[in-house]
Amino acid sequence: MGHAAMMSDFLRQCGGVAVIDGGFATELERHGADLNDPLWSAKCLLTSPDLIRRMIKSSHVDFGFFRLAANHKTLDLDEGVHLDYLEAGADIILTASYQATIQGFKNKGYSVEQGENMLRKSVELAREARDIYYTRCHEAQTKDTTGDKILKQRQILVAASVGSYGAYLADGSEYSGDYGDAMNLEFLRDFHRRRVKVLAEAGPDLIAFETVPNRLEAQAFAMLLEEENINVPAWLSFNSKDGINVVSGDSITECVAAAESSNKVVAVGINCTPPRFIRDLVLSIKKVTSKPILIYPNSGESYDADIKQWVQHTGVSDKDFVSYVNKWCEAGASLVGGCCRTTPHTIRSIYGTLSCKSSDPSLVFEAPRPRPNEG
Ligand code: MET
Ligand SMILES: [Zn+2]
Repeated sequence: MGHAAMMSDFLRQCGGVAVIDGGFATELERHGADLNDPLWSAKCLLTSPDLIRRMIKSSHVDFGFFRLAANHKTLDLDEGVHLDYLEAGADIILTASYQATIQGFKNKGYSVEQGENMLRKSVELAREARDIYYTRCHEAQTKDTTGDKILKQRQILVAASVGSYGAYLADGSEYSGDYGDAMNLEFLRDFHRRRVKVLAEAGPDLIAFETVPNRLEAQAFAMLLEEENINVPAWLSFNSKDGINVVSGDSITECVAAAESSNKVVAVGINCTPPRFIRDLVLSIKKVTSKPILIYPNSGESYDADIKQWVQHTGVSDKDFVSYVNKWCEAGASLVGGCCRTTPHTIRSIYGTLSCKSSDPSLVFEAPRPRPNEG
């Protein structure tokens, strides 16, 4: 089956609209992780993989090299962020690799091999969370009640997150898209090349190029997919701070054109952008693409780049966020979730709003059987 057909089948099985997970790094922080580091969420690949996937209760689990790197105190949790999102109804979970780059790990003293292992680990953790989730769905069939958790057998996609060059720089340029006049396509392709290849080979269902701040980087990603013969479908997602252009000032139409140039790009859209801007952006994108449109806005809170913190109570409540969801779908969105500062509660609310959507009864999903020694 071709990439585009895979995506439309998946969306049909989801009842027309798929639920993407919510803020990942900010959710790790909400659980006590200190991410004040150039690696941001990727720091947890080193220090707390259990927080990403789930709490490890048995003491004989071996993290190999990661055990050496683990220096955190055990967090008081019985779940991890991926599982929390799956149980909130997410159909797609994004890996912890947003700010994970071989260059970034190298700056921290790790070898290229260790950096590559960390990238692979991000995909493994999400896949393991999915396996655990499928086991729980299986077990839930024999129970009368599952509480508030969504434990429904369905196809879940693991999307390998790839943040921008600006995210690696950690200097605010992922929200300005300003890489200086000397920046060029070749540099950006070379920067991302090995990382994208390693992630693709680690077995995700999708690659999520996210928070892409300008057209040049979108073109670089589209070219890389071809040049490296990447056999995993991808999405391209931009951020905006005015509802008209992407953050660099490049027009959203031109940015979407970069996505249009590749058959491997199966969806295009917007993330980490305040909810109030989304509807107009979806309408603009719709005019220039026939690919499915994805959106996962942030909470609308403002970010203080000087103190590197989100300013609390400047955004919208989950109730208000969710009141937009149907409008976004009417405008043309078919994958909806949340970005920074949204939580499993936000995703649970999105799921609730969309759950009246009908799913196609002819598409019954058989989850893979849990592997021996698991669950
Ligand atoms: C700055 S946008 C961050 C996107 C990433 N998937 C996360 O939620 O952490
Ligand atoms: Zn975000």
